[in-house]
Amino acid sequence: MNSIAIVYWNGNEKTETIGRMIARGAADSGVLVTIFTAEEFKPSRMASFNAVAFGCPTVGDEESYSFDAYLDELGEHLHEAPVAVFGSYEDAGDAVDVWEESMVNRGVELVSAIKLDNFPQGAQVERCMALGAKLGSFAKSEELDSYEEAQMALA
Ligand SMILES: Cc1cc2nc3c(=O)[nH]c(=O)nc-3n(C[C@H](O)[C@H](O)[C@H](O)COP(=O)(O)O)c2cc1C
Repeated sequence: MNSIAIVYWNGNEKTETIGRMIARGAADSGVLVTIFTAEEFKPSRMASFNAVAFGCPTVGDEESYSFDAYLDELGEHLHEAPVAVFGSYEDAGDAVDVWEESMVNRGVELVSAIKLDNFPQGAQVERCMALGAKLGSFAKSEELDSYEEAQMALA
């Protein structure tokens, strides 16, 4: 079964909630979903998933820096699966913008990005679930070859 990972920085649960909505949309589209905190998601895990969504709240510049360091740690593993980024914010929500830019600069296959200024409600829930479904469809389609290649590389 195709599987995706949702990886998030633990804050005050809004980003986690967005991640769980994305997870629900992906699961409804028929893929297996596993949810991790960033601490739990080690770089080598990228090869085990057909797509990955990374989430982080905007909490000033510090978070952007740690995100870049995290991407450095993931290194070439970032190219093993298409990714999406998400996060909660209050003012400008820079973290998701910075992540999006970093992913693009690193040549990562970025499927989608979503930033919300509160817990997902109403149409926002639909948007999160739609992102999950989109990620699920990527996971189920052309990425199967690179997933298999990644598994072979690990063997
Ligand atoms: C220390 C701190 C710094 C923050 N800095 C920003 C900021 O620079 N820009 C912004 O849009 N929101 C900022 N916020 C607001 C958070 O992004 C917002 O509360 C978000 O919903 C938190 O998500 P979470 O529940 O996943 O932690 C900050 C919050 C904290 C606690």
